[in-house]
Amino acid sequence: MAKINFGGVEEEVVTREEFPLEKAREVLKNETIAVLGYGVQGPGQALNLRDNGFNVIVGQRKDSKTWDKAVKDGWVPGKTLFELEEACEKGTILQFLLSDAGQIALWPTVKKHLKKGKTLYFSHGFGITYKEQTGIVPDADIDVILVAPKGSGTSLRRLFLEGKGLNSSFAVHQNASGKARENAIALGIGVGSGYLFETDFRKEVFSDLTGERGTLMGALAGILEAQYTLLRKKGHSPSESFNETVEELTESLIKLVAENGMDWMYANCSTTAQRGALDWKNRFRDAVAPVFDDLYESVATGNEARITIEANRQPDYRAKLEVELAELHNSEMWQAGAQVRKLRPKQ
Ligand SMILES: NC(=O)C1=CN([C@@H]2O[C@H](COP(=O)(O)OP(=O)(O)OC[C@H]3O[C@@H](n4cnc5c(N)ncnc54)[C@H](O)[C@@H]3O)[C@@H](O)[C@H]2O)C=CC1
Ligand SMILES: CC(=O)[C@](C)(O)C(=O)O
Ligand SMILES: [Mg+2]
Ligand SMILES: [Mg+2]
Repeated sequence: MAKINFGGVEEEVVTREEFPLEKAREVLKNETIAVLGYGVQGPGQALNLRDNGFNVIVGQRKDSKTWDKAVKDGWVPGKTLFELEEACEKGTILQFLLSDAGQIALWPTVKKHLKKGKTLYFSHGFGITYKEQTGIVPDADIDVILVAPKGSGTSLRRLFLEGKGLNSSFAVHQNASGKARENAIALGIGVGSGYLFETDFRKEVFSDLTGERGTLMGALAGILEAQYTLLRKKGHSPSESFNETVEELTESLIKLVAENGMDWMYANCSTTAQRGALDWKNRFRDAVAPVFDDLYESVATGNEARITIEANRQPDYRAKLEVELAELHNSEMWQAGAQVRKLRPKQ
């Protein structure tokens, strides 16, 4: 662990320096890691683990698109790719990477194969924290750990291939073997994390659900939509409205934030922009603060979990989701975006 000062607050975190890949491989050398589910996190984590030299198998429903995707990615049926139950039986560490709702359905099968000494691994605190709703309660004689990459499995894989990594949190819920913490860190390094910070299952899911419903996805889409709609209403063209709302953000300004922080992005904009942004920032912050309060409350009471589980239970859930996503896709704003992207200069 390295003690690092984060803006005046000291935290113990794990970096690849004090926990190198060779050490992670040594810690897990006798384990068979079974990645259950091949949606978004499944491929990212399974492929990174495999390329990092761990003993990995994948469990997935046969006759599904994702089974075919796994075969395309080089997993061999009967050797490294199995039906879910067979993978549960063969694995010593079961990485539960089905959708959170899917985990509820598969839990009885997973539980049956979680014999003493095995490890149950999550990338989300959902199943354990909302156990009244999910029914996921592991026996006391197994280890229960978590590694949650802070980003999409797609990015986890892409960054790995570029030699970079996404940061992840890790947590231990049950430590029957006495090795749970070391195993969690080793798996965190193995899946290609940047640095690892410690949390618990409850904090992980509360922050994750807040983040994705808030700034990362929900609030982001909402604020962009509000500005685009306003500009259009005031007579600005789609090109002007989209460039001033999204394209400038994603192609220019947010990259400067990622590189060196908000003040650096501000410093690279005009003094006119800086003056106005500094004044308006606080108004926006104060306007949305009550919405964030509601959001956190809805997460903490389990209301968000209930909504998600109920929605996912509907037989036509996928189809309905696709209709909603298509609505977004086909809206003037995102159609304008598709055109703008096409017009980006190519090398
Ligand atoms: N999407 C992401 O990049 C991230 C996801 N997570 C967490 O990782 C876990 C996995 O999430 P995703 O990869 O997004 O999942 P996903 O929604 O892509 O689903 C993963 C797999 O679950 C399978 N599945 C769903 N219901 C099933 C059922 N009833 N029986 C059998 N298989 C079923 C699907 O076929 C798919 O292969 C979740 O706990 C999620 O919260 C954490 C960080 C980021
Ligand atoms: C990518 C991620 O970490 C999210 C947004 O929390 C999720 O996909 O659940
Ligand atoms: Mg997340
Ligand atoms: Mg999430």
